[in-house]
Amino acid sequence: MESSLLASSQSVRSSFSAAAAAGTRGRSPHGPSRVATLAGNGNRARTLRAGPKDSILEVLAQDDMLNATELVQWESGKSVNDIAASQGIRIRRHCHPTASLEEIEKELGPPRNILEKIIWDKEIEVAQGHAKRPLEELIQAAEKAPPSRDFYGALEAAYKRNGVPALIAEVKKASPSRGVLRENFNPVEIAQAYEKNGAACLSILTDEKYFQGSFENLEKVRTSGVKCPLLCKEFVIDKWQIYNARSKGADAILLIAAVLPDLDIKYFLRICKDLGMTALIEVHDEREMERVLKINGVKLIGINNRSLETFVVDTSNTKMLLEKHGDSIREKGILVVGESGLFTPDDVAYVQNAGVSAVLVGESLVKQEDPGRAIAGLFGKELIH
Ligand SMILES: O=C(O)c1ccccc1NCC(=O)[C@H](O)[C@H](O)COP(=O)(O)O
Repeated sequence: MESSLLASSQSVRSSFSAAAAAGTRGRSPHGPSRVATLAGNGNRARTLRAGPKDSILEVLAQDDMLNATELVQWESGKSVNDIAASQGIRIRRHCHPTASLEEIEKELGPPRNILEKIIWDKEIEVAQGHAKRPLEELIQAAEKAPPSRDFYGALEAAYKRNGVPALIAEVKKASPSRGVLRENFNPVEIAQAYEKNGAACLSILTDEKYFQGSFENLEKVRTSGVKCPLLCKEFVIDKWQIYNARSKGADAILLIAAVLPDLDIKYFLRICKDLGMTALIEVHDEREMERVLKINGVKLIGINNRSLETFVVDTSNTKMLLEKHGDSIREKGILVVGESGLFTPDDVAYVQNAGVSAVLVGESLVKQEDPGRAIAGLFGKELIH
């Protein structure tokens, strides 16, 4: 299984794929962390470097995206969860995609928080996706998809045009923190209304279990005549999901630093670049921001005001992180998106003053009877498209 770059040894992948297809993958005699362990032997490293699609380390090294410490970690046999923990990541992987959640909990105990639970479910969901639609098929589909639209450029242009942060309007039916936000939910109508009222880009939730979203919604919006670039709002842990998103018309994808170790972010960024997609890298705290700012090629950072572990929303998070890192962000030409918990023109002005050039807004728009008209209410003025 290629649950991530770090978990993507050929042997793990092939044993997983075969078993996933048969639905009978046996458990490793070594337990979950060993299944995910980076085999610290030359065999695997050689295997990874052998094929054109798998020369991950070479590609990253060529692009100056890999440093010596990471190479040592990769070769040293540390488990995925150990590497993640060494970077301050609290979300663990179970790496048992065909096991039941009961079995997983026997090994790891209950998930520590909602985000970890989402990721554990996602590991299983992605494994099922691999079995239904192999990666090779998706790569071809992604290559044949109409070219992606310029998500970053659309934000930049809208910010200049309107003088207020560019809007990424979220097509969001429900969320773990708020439950169902809108009963009568028509994703295409909402997307069209957002576009008509000045949204620069749209964010389409595709997670079914926790957000009642779907890839069908993404495809429907893409084929409805909506021209705004689309963000696939997913919990990405595997490159399969990026190709899947592109094949269904996504122009950008969310990568969450609280979930992904540095090497995964680098690898996924590289895939996005190859596919012409923008990656929105989401951070929530100081440590994640520091990690992400060290990664070459990051153009778009989202600061989430909502802790995905506790659900606490605090817009001063954006201010605090930009006070500390604004200079280096500006030097690198990175555009910042303020995410979550924005309800009023004062909220928008607050994050704009803190230094954001775009905002990602779901609840406060989607809950209104007319989500399109709600945009002028949020900004205190009409937005020009
Ligand atoms: O929204 C949640 O409850 C949530 C829970 C766990 C993980 C992610 C979650 N939301 C994703 C988002 O970041 C928001 O959908 C997005 O920033 C818009 O936020 P809002 O305007 O507050 O709906």
